[in-house]
Amino acid sequence: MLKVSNVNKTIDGNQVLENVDITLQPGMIAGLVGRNGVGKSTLLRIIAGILDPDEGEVSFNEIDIHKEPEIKQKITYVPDSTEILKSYNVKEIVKLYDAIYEDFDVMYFYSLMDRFKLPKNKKLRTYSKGMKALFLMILSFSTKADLIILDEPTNGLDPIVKRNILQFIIEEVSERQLSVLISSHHLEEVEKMADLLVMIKEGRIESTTSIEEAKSSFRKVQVVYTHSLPEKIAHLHNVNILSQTGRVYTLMIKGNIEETINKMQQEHPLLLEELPMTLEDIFISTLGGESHVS
Ligand SMILES: Nc1ncnc2c1ncn2[C@@H]1O[C@H](COP(=O)(O)OP(=O)(O)OP(=O)(O)O)[C@@H](O)[C@H]1O
Repeated sequence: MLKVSNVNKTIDGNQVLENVDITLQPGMIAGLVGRNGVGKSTLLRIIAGILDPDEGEVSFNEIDIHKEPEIKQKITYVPDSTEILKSYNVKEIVKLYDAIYEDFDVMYFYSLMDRFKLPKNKKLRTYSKGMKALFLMILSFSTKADLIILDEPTNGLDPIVKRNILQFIIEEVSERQLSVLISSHHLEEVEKMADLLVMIKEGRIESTTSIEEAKSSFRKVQVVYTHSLPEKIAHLHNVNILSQTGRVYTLMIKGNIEETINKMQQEHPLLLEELPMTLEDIFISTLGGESHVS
């Protein structure tokens, strides 16, 4: 189990992370989402043991990863860039990983290279972006680590490579109860694969819930009134405007859903209907900030 407790980090006088707590059980995939620059990569690097926290602790299977670095054998981190490996060929990289990770499974690695049809006798710099991303994924899962940390694993990939990578991650997690922590701006992917949704806002954890829980605490509705949105509705603190076209408002309601819908009904709308909701709606409503009604 991964446990991040009260982690704080300041970089160049800027507090990047504040009192961060996350718990991730084996067999679970957590999606870490948040706007650009809120501290996701910094947090992942701290969890991977590349950066030290100023305060707080990261433990895996109850071992503090910054005090007992041997536990890092059980953790792999896939950065969002392959820069450092680019002048090596596949064999050299495998040799390096095999030397670092006790449980690195060379046979498994090559079986995955075959499965995903990646050329084995080339330098990484000759790979396309998609091939590099797949390669890193294969490399990290071949370490047989119990915690895999992926920073933007599908950035810039075509939909087929993307689907292959996601399918592969889900298979691995279901086969051997490992934990995966993924940072992603691709919310539809997070929605499809993550058990746990961790939203981060300005360096603080805004919420940690299952996707279902997150969805059940919101309702997306479209309303039309004779004139503009009535003040009584516009001033509700749990209502955000997602969009407005003329008199047609698309709203997100957070909490007190039935009570809020009753209030909307009391203002005699010409139309009030529920709309299907995506994680993107929740993201914009929770982390967007600009369009609060009041
Ligand atoms: N090495 C560094 N030196 C100075 N500032 C840094 C460094 N690393 C991160 N920061 C700052 O910390 C903050 C968080 O950066 P981080 O890369 O963790 O955010 P992020 O959520 O991963 O962003 P994105 O979604 O854009 O990748 C930013 O303000 C960034 O400028």
